[in-house]
Amino acid sequence: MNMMANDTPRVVITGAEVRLGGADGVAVRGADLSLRAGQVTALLGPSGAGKSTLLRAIAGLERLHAGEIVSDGNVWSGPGMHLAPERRRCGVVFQDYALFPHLTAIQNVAFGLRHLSGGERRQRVMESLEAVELTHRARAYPHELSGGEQQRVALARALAPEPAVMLLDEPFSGLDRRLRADLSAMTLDVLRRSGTASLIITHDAEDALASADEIALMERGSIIQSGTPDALYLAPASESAARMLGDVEAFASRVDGGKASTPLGVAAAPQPDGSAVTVLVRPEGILVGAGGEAGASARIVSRRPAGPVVVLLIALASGERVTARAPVSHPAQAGDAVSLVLDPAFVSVVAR
Ligand SMILES: Nc1ncnc2c1ncn2[C@@H]1O[C@H](COP(=O)(O)OP(=O)(O)OP(=O)(O)O)[C@@H](O)[C@H]1O
Repeated sequence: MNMMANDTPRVVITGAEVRLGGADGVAVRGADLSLRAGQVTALLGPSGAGKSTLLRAIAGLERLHAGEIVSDGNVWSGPGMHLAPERRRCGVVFQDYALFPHLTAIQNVAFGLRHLSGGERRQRVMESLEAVELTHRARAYPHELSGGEQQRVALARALAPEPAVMLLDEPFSGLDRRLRADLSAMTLDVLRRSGTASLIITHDAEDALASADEIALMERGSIIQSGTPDALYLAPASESAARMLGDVEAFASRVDGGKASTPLGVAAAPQPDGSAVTVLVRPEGILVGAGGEAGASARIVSRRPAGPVVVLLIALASGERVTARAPVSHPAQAGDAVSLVLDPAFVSVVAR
């Protein structure tokens, strides 16, 4: 089970299109995505973006109308080609566990291993249950297991056949917050160690930023940006990509002499002069200094502590309001006059 992670994608999705009927009928349109061995990719996007449909297409539960899905050089879906789901090296974990109620944990995990000899099968089952720390509950039936334990059995069952890709559709959303955090950390660890390429649908941007190796952002059927959490947080490709990962201030501007100006100062802009752009600023990129220092004059409206940081609502001279995030030790209080400057590391300029 311990294949090493490497940079060769195990699954490559190119120009995938899925039509389902309904409003305009296209649930996935021209989606491109690569999934790598030993890496967890979080698929994030608003409701109806096409996340579940894309997962179902990779699993072979939906047909592609255009584009292709290739795994380790084998075409799974493509023009005139649709490999049956059971012939894809693809494990799936859904929100509702979908364990067989009349089978024990061992029997559930063994279900997908009927092609192996008895000895090999037993060994693989125990290895899989061990990976999810459930050997002590191996003989229990699903109704005797907690929600979190059932989800771990579902994970072990999906991993046991050593799939090339693991697909997880909001696997933790039915669980309470603390359990979710624990199970999420364990699941990601197990997935990475298994060497499989994993794609996990989540609604939780903070969780994706903290735990995934890559994030893919989906909107209206397309992957609008993918990359490492840092790259996506710091260099979003568009305003909507930026908003999917957290708070951002957006200022409409026009490029002049390689720069775009905002009420908080200017930002370097790679676009040609005259281009209409949006300057995106993360709350950490608004540096709040004492009044009278260099920068844009402003006043603190409110100060709200949030653990290690403090959230400052600030009114600019124009009356516009922005939100800054600073370490909780920051001295600014409501009513203080302050000066604002931009930290370029948290600023990006995108086409409008
Ligand atoms: N069986 C179906 N028939 C027709 N249209 C469908 C069907 N299933 C989904 N759709 C539509 O396809 C689009 C994508 O749906 P999908 O479930 O893939 O989105 P999602 O991003 O997973 O959303 P959510 O986060 O709410 O689960 C939506 O517009 C949805 O209404």
